[in-house]
Amino acid sequence: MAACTSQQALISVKPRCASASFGPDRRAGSVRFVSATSCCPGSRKLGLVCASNSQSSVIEPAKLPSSPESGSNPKKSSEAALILIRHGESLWNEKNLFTGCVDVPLTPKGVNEAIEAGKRICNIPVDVIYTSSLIRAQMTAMLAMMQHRRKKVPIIVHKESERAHQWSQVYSEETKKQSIPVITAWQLNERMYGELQGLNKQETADLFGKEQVHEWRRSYDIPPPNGESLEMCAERAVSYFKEQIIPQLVSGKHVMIAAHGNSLRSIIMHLDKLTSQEVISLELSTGIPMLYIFKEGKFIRRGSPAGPSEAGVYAYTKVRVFSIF
Ligand SMILES: O=C(O)[C@H](O)COP(=O)(O)O
Repeated sequence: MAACTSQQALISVKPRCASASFGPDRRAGSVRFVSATSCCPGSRKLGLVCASNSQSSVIEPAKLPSSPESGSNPKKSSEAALILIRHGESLWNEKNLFTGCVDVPLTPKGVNEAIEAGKRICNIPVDVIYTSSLIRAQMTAMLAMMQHRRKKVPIIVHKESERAHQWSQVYSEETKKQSIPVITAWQLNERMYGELQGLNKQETADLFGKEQVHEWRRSYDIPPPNGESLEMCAERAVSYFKEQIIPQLVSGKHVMIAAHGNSLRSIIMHLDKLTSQEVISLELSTGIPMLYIFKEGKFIRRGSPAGPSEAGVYAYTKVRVFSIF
């Protein structure tokens, strides 16, 4: 995908399918996100499948600020963008190891996925970024933002101590306007995988059985040995989302969250009102952004900007996947 250069973005949706992916349609200096794939026949080969409760309303365009200055304040718009990105491939994804809260970095492929994710969202405004406390999510957020057309500088907010807070102050309002705060929160960390952390997924399936391992990985309320179930992960991730992130959206700020397969599954479960049965088949690929529009207190799922073109790549699918990968 080409680098981001457009001056304006319009976010639109085709009435037939709110879960479609959107590809940029550049014309006359603007970018319109139009459906590149849909949940209609033919989309399954791309791994995108609509949730039963997907919405299909046409919404008004969300315009980017026309100048850097005007983009520095919270928008008065009645709608705000929410971008969710699972981190790019990590070194332990590559080795097929259970990772959980072990803090491993991205692979070169993961770095590239983060850059590609950034290109997909380069025209969507971002006022504040949330990431987990884990480096793979933080790398993904930073690399993605390097692609953004506004070229603002993402800056990690340090509040772990009074000194850290004080020593990281910025004393120029102009420089602050050209910055995006990056808030790190352990609550957005990957689900703690307990005694599975560091084990090979295939070997664990061979040892305990494929069904058992699938239950540990995808069931809602069954935790892996001494680890967190998705329900336990949701208790902290969704609470944080409600308490810290929704108020930002309500105030008109556009938010990006770079996090993890399971912390994002729990948030998507909340946003899309999935049942504990439905969430079993919810899978997220690494490095594929998902866009929601927050409008009048509701979240409208817009799919993945500039949809994936390779089979087996998905931002969101409800196809049940049994294979260990
Ligand atoms: O923690 C891990 O191992 C992965 O990031 C997510 O693993 P899962 O697909 O087994 O939930």
